[in-house]
Amino acid sequence: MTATAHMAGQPKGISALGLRKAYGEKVVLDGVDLEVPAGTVFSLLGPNGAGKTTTVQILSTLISADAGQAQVAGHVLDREPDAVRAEIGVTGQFSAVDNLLTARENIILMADLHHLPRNEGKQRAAALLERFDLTEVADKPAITFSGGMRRKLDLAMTLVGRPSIIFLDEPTTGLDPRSRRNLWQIIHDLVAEGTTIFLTTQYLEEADQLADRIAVLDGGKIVAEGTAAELKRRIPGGHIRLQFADVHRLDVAARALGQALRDDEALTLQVPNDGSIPALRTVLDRLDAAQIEAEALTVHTPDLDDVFLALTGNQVPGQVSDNTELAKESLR
Ligand SMILES: Nc1ncnc2c1ncn2[C@@H]1O[C@H](COP(=O)(O)OP(=O)(O)OP(=O)(O)O)[C@@H](O)[C@H]1O
Repeated sequence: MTATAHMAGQPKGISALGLRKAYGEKVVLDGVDLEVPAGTVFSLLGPNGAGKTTTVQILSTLISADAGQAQVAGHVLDREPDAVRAEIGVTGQFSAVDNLLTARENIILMADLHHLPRNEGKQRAAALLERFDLTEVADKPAITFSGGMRRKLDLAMTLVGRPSIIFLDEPTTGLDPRSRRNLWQIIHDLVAEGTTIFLTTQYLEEADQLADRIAVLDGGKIVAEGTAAELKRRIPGGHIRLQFADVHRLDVAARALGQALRDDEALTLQVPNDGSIPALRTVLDRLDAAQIEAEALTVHTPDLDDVFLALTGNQVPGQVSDNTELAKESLR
């Protein structure tokens, strides 16, 4: 089936079939299929170098694919690139903000690039500055802005052309938690207005919070796709972690509990467990029968970090996880 046929009768989302891209010998995308219904948030996850930015660059017409087809906003990508460009906005890892211009001037410059009449450009700039809480600093040069303010300005500039589809390539990388949550709220608001969002992120919590559907890219292919809940269900990585006072107690508990991942230094056992009350009771009953008490007990239910680890074999970006072995074991 072609991307065109696949999209027949559907409004303006994103659809791609068999996208391939290589740089010399290096195959970056090896047949990527994507389907993003209009008005939804789609998140592309993958380890560093997986090809997320390359995918965004192809779908936003910045580079062309070696093979495959795609439709963006109802237009065939390689036949109508100008029509695609008129419908989309892109904010990348490298901001389009001109440091020497003020926030207002940056937005008005964008309005000029969209050929908006001067007055309309000014009005739209004022409205966007207000919306992004930048009115107070509107006439200060962007060089004086924090990372969070710069991201907001970048997104405001993207919105000048009223795009129906926005590509956000790692929009919150490097932002503090408060600025990140502010941007999440802005993204929620955009989706509520009907905008389609294609998001790449290193933060799995971000995908969990924002995305209707998530795809995991690894080795040039989509290795899993679904809602956050569907992906989590694929990974039975739940466990409880028990800590003991000394090695003797750890020994006895390990014998009593059978299948467990043991850490002699931390004096802990990780026992596969779905976190339900009957399952917890079974573990505690076994410890009681062995007359051993745990010092501490924590329950861990699978999250997107586990999914990422298990599917890509890569460490979760920016985080050290102790679940690698269990997550991998649970997939075997
Ligand atoms: N212009 C180019 N020439 C040669 N190789 C390239 C070029 N652009 C990207 N690559 C390679 O393609 C691969 C995918 O890069 P890409 O930037 O798409 O990954 P990514 O998933 O966005 O990574 P990150 O999370 O680190 O941003 C990398 O190995 C990169 O080195």
